[in-house]
Amino acid sequence: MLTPHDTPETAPGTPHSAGVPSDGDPLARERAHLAASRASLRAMREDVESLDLTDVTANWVNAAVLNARIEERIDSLADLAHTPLFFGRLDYVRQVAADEASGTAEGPYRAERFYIGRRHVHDPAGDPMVIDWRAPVSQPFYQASRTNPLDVALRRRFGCTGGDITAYEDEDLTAGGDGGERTSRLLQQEIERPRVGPMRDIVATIQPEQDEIVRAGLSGTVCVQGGPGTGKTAVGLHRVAYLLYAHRERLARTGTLVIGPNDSFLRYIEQVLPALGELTVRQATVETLVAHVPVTATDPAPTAVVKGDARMAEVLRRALRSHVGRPTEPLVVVRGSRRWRVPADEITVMIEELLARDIRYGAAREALPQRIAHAVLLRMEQAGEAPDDRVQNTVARDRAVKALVKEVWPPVDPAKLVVRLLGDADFLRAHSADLLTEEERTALLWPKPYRGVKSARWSPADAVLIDEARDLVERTPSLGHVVLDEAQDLSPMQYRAVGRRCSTGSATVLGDLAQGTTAWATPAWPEALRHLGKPEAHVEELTAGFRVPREVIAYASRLLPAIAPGLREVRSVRESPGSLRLVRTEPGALLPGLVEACHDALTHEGSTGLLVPDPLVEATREALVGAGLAPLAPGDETRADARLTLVPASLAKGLEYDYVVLGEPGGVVEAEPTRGAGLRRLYVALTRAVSGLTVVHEGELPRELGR
Ligand SMILES: Nc1ncnc2c1ncn2[C@@H]1O[C@H](COP(=O)(O)OP(=O)(O)OP(=O)(O)O)[C@@H](O)[C@H]1O
Repeated sequence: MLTPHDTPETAPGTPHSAGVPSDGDPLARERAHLAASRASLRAMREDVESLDLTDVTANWVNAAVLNARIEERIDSLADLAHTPLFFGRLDYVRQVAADEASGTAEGPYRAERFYIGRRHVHDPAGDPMVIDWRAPVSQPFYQASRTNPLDVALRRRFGCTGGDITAYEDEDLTAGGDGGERTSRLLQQEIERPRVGPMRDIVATIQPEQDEIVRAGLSGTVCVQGGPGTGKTAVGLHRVAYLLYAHRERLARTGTLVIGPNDSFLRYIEQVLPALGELTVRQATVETLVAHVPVTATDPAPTAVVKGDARMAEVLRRALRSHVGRPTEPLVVVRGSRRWRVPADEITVMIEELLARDIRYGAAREALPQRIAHAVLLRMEQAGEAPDDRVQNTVARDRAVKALVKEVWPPVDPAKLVVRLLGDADFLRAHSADLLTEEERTALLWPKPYRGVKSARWSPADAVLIDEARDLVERTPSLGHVVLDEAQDLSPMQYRAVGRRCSTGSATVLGDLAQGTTAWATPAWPEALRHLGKPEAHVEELTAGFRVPREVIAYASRLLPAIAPGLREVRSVRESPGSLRLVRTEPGALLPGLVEACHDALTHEGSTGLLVPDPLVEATREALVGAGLAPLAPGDETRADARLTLVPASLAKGLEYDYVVLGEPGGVVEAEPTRGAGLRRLYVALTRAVSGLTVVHEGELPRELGR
């Protein structure tokens, strides 16, 4: 029951132009509300700007803090010229007085009405003119349907051009019925708009199944399995914005973090949260989180698999605890003319107790001197002295006590521990005898041991081992909420590294098992969630695809039986017939074929991505430059005059382009160490296109794609 209305007249000066309400023209009334809302927002901003703090702050520190808050508030009240302040309206079934004057028992009434937008705006009297999309009152905008109208009589969606409202579309939810819901035309337009520039927010068109994930409570961890283009990244980012709204104070204290697969991806998504008014969310890759040493080496896949295996956590734990010794001599503490003895056995019991409590190595190391001092204190009391707490602290700092603790519970440098494990075969075997096979140990050991932390050539997986060792020594601080995107590519040890950064908070885990391209990719979500330390998390599935046209997703899905037999094909919401083209070139003519396909793609509006196997990137770049088509690099912002990006297949994950030219699919598969990983990489590459995909190949297509 959608009733679209385009702008009847938009020329300035006509009876229906913005700001000139006319009773018969609902669009003009909506524009008038927009103009009034803008004026109110300006007034809200001016109110804050005119605050005079001279009398209220006692000192300059307070004044500086308050001023910073005020600046923040002023920024958050900025009006964005290119987006209207609201994108939707809800008319509830319940009635309210039409206006103050006539709001008598008999007076005219109208449906209670809310405008939904990116931020809250109120009029000078404090009455809401626009409600934040995250407020509970806004939720029916995303959830109400004809089968379950949630007291909503009418849902209106606005179309806009620049900062102006140019169309609206109504849904009468009182009509009842058994569904029959159709995709909104404004949603279709939003999905089909050309993708120039970085990723944009989707607040105006969040779908019900997405909304449920966005608004899930802060206390639980949610895991979202969804095929390409189902909106996982979008949902994850909107969820952070929602959580910051609903739990601002708590999250401001504890912090939030979005983790993505690489820097180009982070650059692609970095503007979504600021556009939603959220400027404080940190973004990082797992590599930057664990960057305790410079990474200059790469491991062969079998080695990286063992280093990323969760058993390594136990190997590290044992190796660390092996540093704890037992005293062989009694401890003697001299105070004044008296000597106090604590027998070795008694100290051994204290050490065993601390080990059994399983507290951090560093914390236990700090607790031991206090325990020893307590034992000395007891002896003093038995001898008739009356020592107080200060005496206990002094004894704990006594030279003899310190020396003993250093010997039996020595400080351990986490990176040195890893140097020893990877360089000393006997040490490694001693702590992994029943955990790893001989073959796995051989894979772990450096061919030639390094002498120290500085001289070692560290790999990404080594940095994760060091991170684990650091956490065994000292607890890693936890954030309030972490969003983990493209999670399927993480090793168990990487999940643990992320998990300790949200150990007392929660996480949103986003991924697609069919897009796992690492040799250690996640086989199943429950296992991954266990490594993350959140075994109780719910796994939700997103099935509607908003990016890839039907024909293209059907072609890519031919790979599913080989790469993820349990997963369903994405249900594309977009028809776009004629969106897939396969072109086989003459032998030796791949590069000219790619250039020609790019020229074709660029005749369309929007961005073009040329995806090629990594080994072909340089030759392809030369061919493009030679043809006058100098390309951008992945993550660079596309502009109207630079719309072609050359993307190595290994960096395509998470990105999208209006038109994609994919070169040599067989080469994409072969560039990976295993066929499984290669086919999944190809699946990623085949699912980046919004409007059209041209596959150009010189060699055979992988047999899994069929004929
Ligand atoms: N409800 C929606 N309304 C409009 N556009 C949407 C909606 N949901 C997703 N999209 C758009 O669909 C595209 C794909 O979304 P997104 O990148 O979040 O998908 P994804 O599941 O993370 O994909 P991938 O698995 O390939 O990384 C984006 O352009 C996004 O803005």
